[in-house]
Amino acid sequence: MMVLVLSGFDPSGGAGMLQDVKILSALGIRAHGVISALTVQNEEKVFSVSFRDWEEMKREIEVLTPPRVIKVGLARPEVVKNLREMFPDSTIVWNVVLESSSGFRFQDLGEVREFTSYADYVVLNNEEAKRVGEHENFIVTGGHEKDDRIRVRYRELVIEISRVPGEFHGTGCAFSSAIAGFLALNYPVEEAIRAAMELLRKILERSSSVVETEKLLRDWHKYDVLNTLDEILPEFLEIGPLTVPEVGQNVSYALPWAQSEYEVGKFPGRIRLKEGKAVAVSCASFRDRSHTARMTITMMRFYPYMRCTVNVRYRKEYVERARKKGLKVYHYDRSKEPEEIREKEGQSMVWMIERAISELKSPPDLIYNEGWWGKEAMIRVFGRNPKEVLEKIKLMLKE
Ligand SMILES: Cc1ncc(COP(=O)(O)OP(=O)(O)O)c(N)n1
Ligand SMILES: Cc1ncsc1CCOP(=O)(O)O
Repeated sequence: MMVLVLSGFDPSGGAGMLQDVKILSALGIRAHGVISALTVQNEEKVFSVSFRDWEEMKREIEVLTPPRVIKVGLARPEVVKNLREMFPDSTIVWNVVLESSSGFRFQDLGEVREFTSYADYVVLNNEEAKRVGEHENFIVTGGHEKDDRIRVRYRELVIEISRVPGEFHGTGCAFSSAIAGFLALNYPVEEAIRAAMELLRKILERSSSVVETEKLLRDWHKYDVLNTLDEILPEFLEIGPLTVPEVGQNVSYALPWAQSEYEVGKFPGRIRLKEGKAVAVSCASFRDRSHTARMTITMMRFYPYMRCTVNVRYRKEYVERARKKGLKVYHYDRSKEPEEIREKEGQSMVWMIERAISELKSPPDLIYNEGWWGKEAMIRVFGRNPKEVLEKIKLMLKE
């Protein structure tokens, strides 16, 4: 699936090509991109624009796969006519940008008016539509400034959704690219508009002053973490009778940017032994506090790629095999723990990991201790991901 994008380059990434590519990527669509203008701008203000010559752009377009759908952003209006002549059967979505949201005049009204009929759909706001003069291929966006509704109309279709409060640089670019994307997914135009509005709402709910589409893509990692945990759980259950300690076991796997235990996937209720079999009380989730999640967060403060921690019951032979097989083992001697650390709930493990790292000068594969008053002896295994940790545990189990 591909959409050819001709749009300006906004170095701030809020509008133009960088935004177009993010939106299409969020729909799993590849963008072929030809820059049609260079701008000097930031999130707040546009300082200058210089449009590229058509002949230069044409040479770049000619060597690309002919597109079914084309999205045009900030470009000389005759570019739309030139594209129509090159690709008479392609669907062209043109996001007219007369002025930037910061008031910079991008395009000449008369020129825009002369070329709107060459596009299948022209996306512009209420104000621009009035100035250019309504046309049946217009998709007109606009809000009821007095209330909290956003209204989009196309011919007889009028769709209203609740407005996400705030002003966001790049909304028009993002919305028109989303329409182009859904058209490329064979949505009829009315459905493409509806779906684009819904997608924009989800993005704006995560955004501050710029359309932060990249935050939407972060959500994929949440799915990936939980899916990875749920998929590998049966392998941990299989070896559970040899590894699950009295207190229960957890497999904690953090999001790449995690700084809180709630950004770490784990099994609330833990993995426990029941009649000799290991069972998980729940499927993976980010909810609940977790010792292993806090250990993971601590480890990531020093080694951000070490995103997984699993606790295993202590057996002397496990530690000996780990050492023999070249794993980096650290012995945590609880008797050396300062009183003030021991008294604070949850601080021991942080202190333990910090000690291990300061002595080993590299990430430990496992840290063990033989137990303390009311504390079960335990092995904690660390790694990049659950698969890697599972392999380290299997090394400890095997003669
Ligand atoms: C390169 C480029 N293209 C388009 C714009 C317009 O962005 P903005 O001013 O935020 O308007 P909407 O995209 O929100 O309609 C730009 N500034 N730069
Ligand atoms: C209690 C405890 N202490 C160190 S690991 C462990 C078991 C797993 O704990 P959690 O489920 O809180 O990560």
